[in-house]
Order: sequence, then structure tokens, then C-alpha cells
Amino acid sequence: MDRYRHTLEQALKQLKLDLNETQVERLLAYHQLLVKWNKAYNLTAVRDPQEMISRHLVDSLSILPWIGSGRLLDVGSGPGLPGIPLAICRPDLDVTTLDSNGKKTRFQQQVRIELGLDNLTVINGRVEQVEAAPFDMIVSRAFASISDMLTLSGHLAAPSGVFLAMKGLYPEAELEQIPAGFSLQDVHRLNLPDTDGERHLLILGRI
Ligand SMILES: C[S@@+](CC[C@H](N)C(=O)[O-])C[C@H]1O[C@@H](n2cnc3c(N)ncnc32)[C@H](O)[C@@H]1O
Repeated sequence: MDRYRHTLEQALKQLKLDLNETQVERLLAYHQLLVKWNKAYNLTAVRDPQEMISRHLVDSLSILPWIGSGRLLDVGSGPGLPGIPLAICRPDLDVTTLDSNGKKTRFQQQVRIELGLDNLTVINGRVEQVEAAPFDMIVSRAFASISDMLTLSGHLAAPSGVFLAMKGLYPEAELEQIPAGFSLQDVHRLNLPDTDGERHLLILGRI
């Protein structure tokens, strides 16, 4: 446990993220639940608990500097990534996580209850069929191509809402397929500790 705390705290320092003790405790409690449930329910292909800290928790938290205020939707959230770490670290934010896999959303509901995350709503469903009040930010990680993300979740964004796509290598080919009416607003290279390869955050919006 101390080993995981150390890895997390070192990474937070490198990312210059200043979290309070309650937030660190909750991140570690989420990690513990993920490790436990993953054994029975196969929620993520990452099985090594140490690797889960860097590849899941820290990777999710690396986009915090670009998260604004209001309502955030994490689409194709899986076991709650990046939505749950963001909800833990930004209690002022209204976070909704959405996934079509019932096993994964049941896990997220359990995390919500055990951690007392009042700012988290979990939805089970296919994004293209879900109706909900408009979101200011729609984020996704390892969900779909940028084009599919915009097409499938576009109806859930507020008129000035932004889409934050977490990607590995700069996705040049995907950007050539952006549907009409949307444009790339910003690109950030994420400097992550303990991660092989590049990570990028792309911010898109309506024209
Ligand atoms: C590769 S996982 C990524 C999970 C998580 N975002 C992460 O980074 O670990 C993609 C997830 O998208 C979900 N998914 C795929 N199509 C979907 C759809 N149309 N609506 C909602 N969720 C969907 C799958 O159930 C799966 O959990």
C-alpha cells in the first residue's frame, strides 16, 4: 500500500498537482477496489497494481490542468477512467461516467457508494442512445476514433461545449477525418512519468 502511495505522490509532484490528503486517500481506495474487482470481473487488461497507478490513475490525472468548470461527461469510461479520478480531485465538478458494459458500470456504482462521491453520476447505456442535459466537457480515453467520438456523443454537448480526446501518438490520420462542423482547438503533449511512448490531449469544439 505504501509503495502505491509513494508512486502516486511522486507522480503528482512531477505533474505539479497539489492534492489534499482526502483526495490521495480516495485515489488509493479507488485503486484498491479496482485491483480487487479486476480479479473477478476483468475490468481492465492492466493487471499489475503498480502499473495501474501510472497507466490508469496518473494518466487520468494528467489532464486536470485543462479541465474547466461545469458538467463533464466521460464517454466509454470502462472502470471509470478518467472520470472517477477527475471526480475525486475536482469535487466542484459535476461528473457523469457512461459505459455500455453493465459489469463496468456496476463497479463504478460501487466505487461511488464506497467513496461517497456525491458529484458522480454513473450511466449504463450506449452513448448514441443516451439523452441527458448538455455537458460543458466530453472526455474520452481509449474509446473511439476522434471522428466516432464526435459523431456518437455530439448530441450531448452544450453549444459551446468542448471535446477532450486522450490519445497516444499525435493522431494525424484521425484529425483528417474530423466531421463537418467541428474543429481542433488545441493540442497538449502530456509529460507523464513512467509511461513509454507519447501521450496527447486534443481539444475540439464546434465551429
Ligand atoms: C477500451 S475501453 C476504455 C475504458 C476507459 N476509458 C479506459 O481508458 O480505460 C472502451 C470502453 O468503451 C465502451 N463502449 C464502447 N462502445 C460504447 C458505446 N457506444 N457507448 C458507451 N460505451 C461504449 C466499452 O464498453 C469499453 O468499456
